[in-house]
Amino acid sequence: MCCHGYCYQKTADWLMSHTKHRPQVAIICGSGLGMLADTLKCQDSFAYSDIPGFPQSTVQGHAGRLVFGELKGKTCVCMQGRFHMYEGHSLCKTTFPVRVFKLLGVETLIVTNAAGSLADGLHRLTYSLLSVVYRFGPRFPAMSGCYDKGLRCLAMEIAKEHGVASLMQEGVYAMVGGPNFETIAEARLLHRLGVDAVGMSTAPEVVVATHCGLRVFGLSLITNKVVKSYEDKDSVNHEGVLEVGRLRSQTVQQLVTELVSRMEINNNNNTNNAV
Ligand SMILES: O=P(O)(O)O[C@@H]1C[C@H](O)[C@@H](CO)O1
Ligand code: HPA
Repeated sequence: MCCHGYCYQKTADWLMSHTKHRPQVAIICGSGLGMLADTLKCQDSFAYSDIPGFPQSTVQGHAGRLVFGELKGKTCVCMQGRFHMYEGHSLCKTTFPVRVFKLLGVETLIVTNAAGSLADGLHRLTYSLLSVVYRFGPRFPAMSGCYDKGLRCLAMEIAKEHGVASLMQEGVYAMVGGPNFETIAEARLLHRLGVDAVGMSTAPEVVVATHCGLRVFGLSLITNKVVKSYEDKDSVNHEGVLEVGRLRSQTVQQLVTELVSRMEINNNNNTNNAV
């Protein structure tokens, strides 16, 4: 199965011949959250530019490395940098790694992102829990339960234990095309539609992961308030988003590490055996 001439299986085979790790969990690190990957033990890491078929990351704050290693006894693969459609990648390139992960035997995908807050109660520095190919899954996949309930409950439990429950909220994340931040009219529209947090990624990866049967957990770090009033002189920029990512990376790291440590894994190693 291929995407614009790049074959998922070729990339998966290359990776399996360059690392002994067989990951159960994949983690996609959002803007400013790549430090998560640095905590993996016994690392093997590869620049995206060295991996056959892998797209390239062009955004500041996305290092462009795939890191394999152990996290609390579970084998993980971390993307230090993701692909956004606004970088000019097609949908299928944006989500290319997710299908490669499936072929590597991954069962669970954790997606993180930086997002702006539209909900009046969601303040800066809070976290929001988010809630075509036959070989990989059905032609018309259902998305109604795409964020795993068990993992959402576990994450909430962990937040309580760490004393950060008040910072953790469930909400609706919407992806916009970017790379521009929203106009006030757009922000008001999204808010009226019931959106709590807005970003420029994640939705394609989650759709593809759900399509190929991965269990998905999503975490948005709220890095800024989205301006909804013409009187409000605040404005958002990417440097500010990265700065909040750096400030909160420790807490995000702790939450994700604990989640990985406590999640159950089925160990249906389906390496090379996607259905
Ligand atoms: O990769 P994520 O979704 O975390 O990145 C967000 C959206 C834009 O790429 C960027 C804006 O600052 O951060
Ligand atoms: N809008 C869209 N994407 C974002 C934002 C935002 O306010 N903050 C971080 N990524």
